[in-house]
Amino acid sequence: MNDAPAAPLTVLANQAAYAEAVQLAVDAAAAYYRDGTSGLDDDAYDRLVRGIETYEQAHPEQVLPHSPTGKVAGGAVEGDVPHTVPMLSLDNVFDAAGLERWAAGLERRLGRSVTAWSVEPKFDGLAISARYQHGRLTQLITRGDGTAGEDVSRAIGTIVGLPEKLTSPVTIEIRGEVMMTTAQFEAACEKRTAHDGTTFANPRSAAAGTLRAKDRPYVCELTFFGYGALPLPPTDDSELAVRLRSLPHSQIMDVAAGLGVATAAGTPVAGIVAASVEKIQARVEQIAAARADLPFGIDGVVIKADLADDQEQAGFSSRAPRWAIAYKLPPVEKITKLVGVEWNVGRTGIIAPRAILEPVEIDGSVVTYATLHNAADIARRGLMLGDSVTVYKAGDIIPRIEAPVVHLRTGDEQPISVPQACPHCGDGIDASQERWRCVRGRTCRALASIVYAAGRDQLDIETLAASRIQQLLDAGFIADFADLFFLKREQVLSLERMGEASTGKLLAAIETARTRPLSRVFCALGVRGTGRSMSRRIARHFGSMAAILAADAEAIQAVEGMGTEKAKLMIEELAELRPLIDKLIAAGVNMTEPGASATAAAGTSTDGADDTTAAAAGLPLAGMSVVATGAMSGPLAELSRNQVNELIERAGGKASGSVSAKTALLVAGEKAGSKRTKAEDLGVRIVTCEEFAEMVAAFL
Ligand SMILES: NC(=O)c1ccc[n+]([C@@H]2O[C@H](COP(=O)([O-])OP(=O)(O)OC[C@H]3O[C@@H](n4cnc5c(N)ncnc54)[C@H](O)[C@@H]3O)[C@@H](O)[C@H]2O)c1
Ligand SMILES: [Zn+2]
Repeated sequence: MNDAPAAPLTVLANQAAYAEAVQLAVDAAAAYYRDGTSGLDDDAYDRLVRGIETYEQAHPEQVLPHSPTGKVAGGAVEGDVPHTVPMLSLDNVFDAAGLERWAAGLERRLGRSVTAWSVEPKFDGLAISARYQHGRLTQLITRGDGTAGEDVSRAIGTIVGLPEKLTSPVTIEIRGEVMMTTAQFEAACEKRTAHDGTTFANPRSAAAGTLRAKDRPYVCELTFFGYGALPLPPTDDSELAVRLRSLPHSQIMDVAAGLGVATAAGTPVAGIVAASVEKIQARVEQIAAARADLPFGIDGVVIKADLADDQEQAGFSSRAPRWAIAYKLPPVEKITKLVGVEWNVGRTGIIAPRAILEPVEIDGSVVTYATLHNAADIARRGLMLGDSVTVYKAGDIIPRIEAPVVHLRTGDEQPISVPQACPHCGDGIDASQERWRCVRGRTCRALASIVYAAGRDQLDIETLAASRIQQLLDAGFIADFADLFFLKREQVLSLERMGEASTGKLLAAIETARTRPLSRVFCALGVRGTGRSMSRRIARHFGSMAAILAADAEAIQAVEGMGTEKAKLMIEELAELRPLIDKLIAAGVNMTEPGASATAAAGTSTDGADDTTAAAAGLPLAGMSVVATGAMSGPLAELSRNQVNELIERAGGKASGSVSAKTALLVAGEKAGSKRTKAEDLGVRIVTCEEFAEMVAAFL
């Protein structure tokens, strides 16, 4: 992400196009700061403004006085409460090179090197100034045009993190960002939908609308994070005021936190002080990586010269301080159209809607689908077909629709129809729970689930094609994959196109499947949220099916990568799968994992972190994180990727899909691409398939 250029600008061909662009930007910014109802997403707005800037540089004589460039809030807002000290915006950089140029420019201006940079998240909300008199919160003011803002003191008492009373009776001005957490946003949307059937487009505009709303019959909670504190009035010469003028920024934030104000400290993206541009860059990458999992929005990282002397000497431009910069992260939210909703039946009979979107690029990939959890979710969000919707995607997370952009509706939107019958088999729908299910449950998708269970990475029953499974289902010989183990020779022989030889082959393949390790048997069950690698981890951790079934949620969470939600889901699923599991046990299917630790197998271990490591000691790959990439060749040619990963784990290693500093070994097959390059860059040991096969020969 760091070397990605900023999004292309909007190219303006002539003076008329320029004038039109200025008007569009001014209107968008006015709506954005008024109540968050701009028709442009931030990326589109920023490209427009960059286009305006470029045009103005080439044609300085044509610059319109109301142009948004160089102004706080694009010149779109005004206020009537003067600020003690202007509340400015921030200049931007978009990549490592931009950051380096900016830092070097600042150091040139100061005539010395900057030895302390504070690096903190750029909260994606709106700026506010909070005035405290003798420890009491007395006034809240928006940023406005930077010199004066609007009084929004009516919101006092509704903002988490901005206490009405400080821990000490001081007079001080706190500056920071008001926003909504994901949970607050969901709650706000529900309240608004119940009230007038509409919703907020995203957390930022919900926060803007809420902060400025007058006479709303419902109250929505907000969240505050502070990023500055100053003497009040600025001419104050109390001891605190003197400290606020002379302390480094990072220590001022400690003072604010000590007074009971929320700051980035205590979040996974806490502010740090970095001594060099390389260290800043490293922190930017950490913050970017943490972004998708944060319960609140950030749209960048703010870097500030930490020391008061550096700040004072650098000063301000009309729009922004010269001692700070916003390192923008790629936008993770875009506006696009909801063109359809499809209903899919999962392997377990769950009927889930999925949104079909007009393709849009977000965070480096083209998004065409987004999750919609269930019918209630659609109703709660008030979605309609043809709606413009805000779509959120960051990193690897599945894209989700945040809300329809209600003010962009044209009147042509249509209600979303919900199925009356199971779209897979036509039978009824059990809608008694939020997640709908086909009344036939797992049997609705019997064919699909048996095909999955017999697949190469699960029971690997050779010669059992989907058409054969369908024949067995139609004949009533099987209803689930456990029934395969009870098949009689005569039954198989009675099928069309089934001779002696092929019957013998199929029955032999089923016999072999009876002895597969627990990891594969468990995977074959198709527990929701539990794929191949998680199944391997579970099997290695517990050692036996009995231990898995005896485990409670806490014990299951001891498995690496198993969160609270997943553990809860797994217990529910296992309860539901119990008859199938019992049938497999009765069929004599293997229920243990070779080589798994005995303590965990007995179900007595609560400390899951170490047992696999302990069990692995003495094995050739003990403690090593191993990545296999490219097409496997030589002695490994026959193995699927899953089988290679199983091999790695049998030999004591940890199979991983991506190369990082933690990777100990890369197995490079033919046409190994970017992972190999990355491993080379990181100095990771690289071996060929042949060399690897030799290392783990005893386990092949
Ligand atoms: N969609 C639209 O129509 C539209 C219109 C206008 C503006 N915008 C968006 O608004 C942004 C520009 O607005 P802006 O001028 O408010 O600038 P900005 O949001 O890019 O940066 C300045 C602001 O960052 C905030 N901030 C967050 N964390 C901070 C921290 N740790 N330290 C200091 N400040 C911090 C402060 O409120 C400060 O005022 C752009 O991203 C633009 O896309 C969108
Ligand atoms: Zn069905």
